[in-house]
Amino acid sequence: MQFQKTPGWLDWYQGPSQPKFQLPAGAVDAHCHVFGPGEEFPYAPERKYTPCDASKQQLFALRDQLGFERNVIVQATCHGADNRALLDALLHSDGKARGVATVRRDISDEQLQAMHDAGVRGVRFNFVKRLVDFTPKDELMEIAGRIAKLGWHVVIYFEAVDLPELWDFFSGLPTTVVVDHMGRPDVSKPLDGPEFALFLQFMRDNPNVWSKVSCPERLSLTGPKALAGEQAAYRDVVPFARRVVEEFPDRVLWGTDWPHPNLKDHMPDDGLLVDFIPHIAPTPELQHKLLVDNPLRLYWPEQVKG
Ligand SMILES: O=C(O)c1cc(C(=O)O)oc(=O)c1
Repeated sequence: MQFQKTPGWLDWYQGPSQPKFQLPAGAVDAHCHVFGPGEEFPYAPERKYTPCDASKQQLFALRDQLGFERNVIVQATCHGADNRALLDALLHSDGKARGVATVRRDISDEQLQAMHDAGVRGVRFNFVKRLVDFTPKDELMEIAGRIAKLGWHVVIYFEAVDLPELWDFFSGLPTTVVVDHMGRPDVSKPLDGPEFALFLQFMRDNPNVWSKVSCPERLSLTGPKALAGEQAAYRDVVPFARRVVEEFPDRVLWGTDWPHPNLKDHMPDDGLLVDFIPHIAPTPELQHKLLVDNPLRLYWPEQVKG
């Protein structure tokens, strides 16, 4: 099937630079996607955008170039609850990728088990209005109860202003809960203001909640952009991400977010995004937890000793 990209769509950056920051051995890119290719894995009829293709081979090439050892591939909303592209990527990764799927309540136990065997370890619940029509909370809670039995976790994507309304639902989830992109703080607001304080409180009150400290390129309002060798990109996001890493060093994950769906302003050089990491995780110990220990504990627990 031929797909027409959403007008204004920015394609992922070709030929990223070699990062100056040397990733620790075993580093995991814990948030990235595959898109199609549409001819093989058609985009879902209910999607809110049509992306460029971004194949598993292209993702694995990026992984190798940047110096990551593994990926966690997250089902992108343009594929709805059709997880074929994700499962295909996992099955062709030589065990170097695990996944987060999107499922509906009609999924069978056999299908869940087949996903588990392919490497799925979580489901994603999305509350961002421009990306999905919401699934009712009772359906999500039912799914959470079922996947908890497989030892999976729930990944949630929402915007900071919606946290108060979603707080009780999130707190009632029976699994580990991973927040995408720090719950999308408005970084023009003060670091110590009520909105971000609420997010930190949410993590303090719920020790099962983790956060991805990813997507500075989405959150930044001032830049500078991760392009043209910039070594101090997205400075306005740094204090927010660093605060989360320093307060919750054992509950943070990092990912490129390649191929960066829906960016409107610019497409970052992924090599320079890697160079952003030491600004938010300033010590080798914090870097090792963020990039190796934490993602292994969540996605490859059978390989963690002790
Ligand atoms: O902010 C976004 O547009 C976005 C979209 C998706 C998706 O469509 O799955 O995933 C992300 O992590 C971020």
